[in-house]
Amino acid sequence: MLTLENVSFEVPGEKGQKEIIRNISLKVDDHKFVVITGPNGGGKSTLAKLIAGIERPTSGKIYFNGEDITDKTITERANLGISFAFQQPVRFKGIQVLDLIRLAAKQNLSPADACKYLSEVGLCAKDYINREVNASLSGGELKRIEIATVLARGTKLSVFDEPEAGIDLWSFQNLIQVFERMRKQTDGSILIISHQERILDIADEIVVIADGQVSRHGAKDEILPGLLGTASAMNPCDKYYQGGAQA
Ligand SMILES: Nc1ncnc2c1ncn2[C@@H]1O[C@H](COP(=O)(O)OP(=O)(O)OP(=O)(O)O)[C@@H](O)[C@H]1O
Repeated sequence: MLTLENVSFEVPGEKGQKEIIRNISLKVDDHKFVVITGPNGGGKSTLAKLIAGIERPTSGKIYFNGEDITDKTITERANLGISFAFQQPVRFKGIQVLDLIRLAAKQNLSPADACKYLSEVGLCAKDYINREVNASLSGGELKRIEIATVLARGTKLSVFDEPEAGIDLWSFQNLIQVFERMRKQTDGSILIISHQERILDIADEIVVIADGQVSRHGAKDEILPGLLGTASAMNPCDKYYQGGAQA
């Protein structure tokens, strides 16, 4: 179980400190598929980075299975079973896709076994297994390879930041199926940041983050209907047209 207790995160701003995450308390139970959503700039990616250890909270505590991980490094958290897939995946010049999957799985997988993870994310494995993880890969290909490495790691908590970003419409259905399979097979929990209704629709729980705070958290059936057509889904310019002063 992941527990955040009164977590805040500030960065230096033009007018003093700017609070990006404001006193967030949150529990993610084992075996849960939780989707974090909310308006752009609300603090979702920052929250994911705090969980993965890429950023450290200014105040508050983070616990993983009862252990205080607030001061632990990314590697220490990874060794405890937390994995993170970036919104914009990192490229590794000089490393082949096969090496990356073996590193993630922490075993010398045969190419055939490594290929299974690529096939899971809808890539024709033989075309990619020996490719270098460099700038020659498209954004969508890189994203799918990164998701394949998270599958290969088989961790207790898998955090995905907007996995749908850059994935084409045809592969999106496949991605949903990947997450549905992960949900059935994993012993751990899955935390996904997403704006996609179809990903929200397969969640057990939805957390809405706006203005650095949890504005709503509950079961999918309770939260999702109220999300569609809310202020965050409206045209941000609508406020200028209130009172009939339309341009
Ligand atoms: N290191 C930083 N320095 C200054 N501002 C930052 C920093 N990191 C994030 N921010 C700001 O904090 C806010 C939250 O950013 P974050 O990326 O967490 O939002 P988000 O909810 O993931 O947005 P999106 O849905 O657009 O991906 C934004 O206004 C962003 O510009």
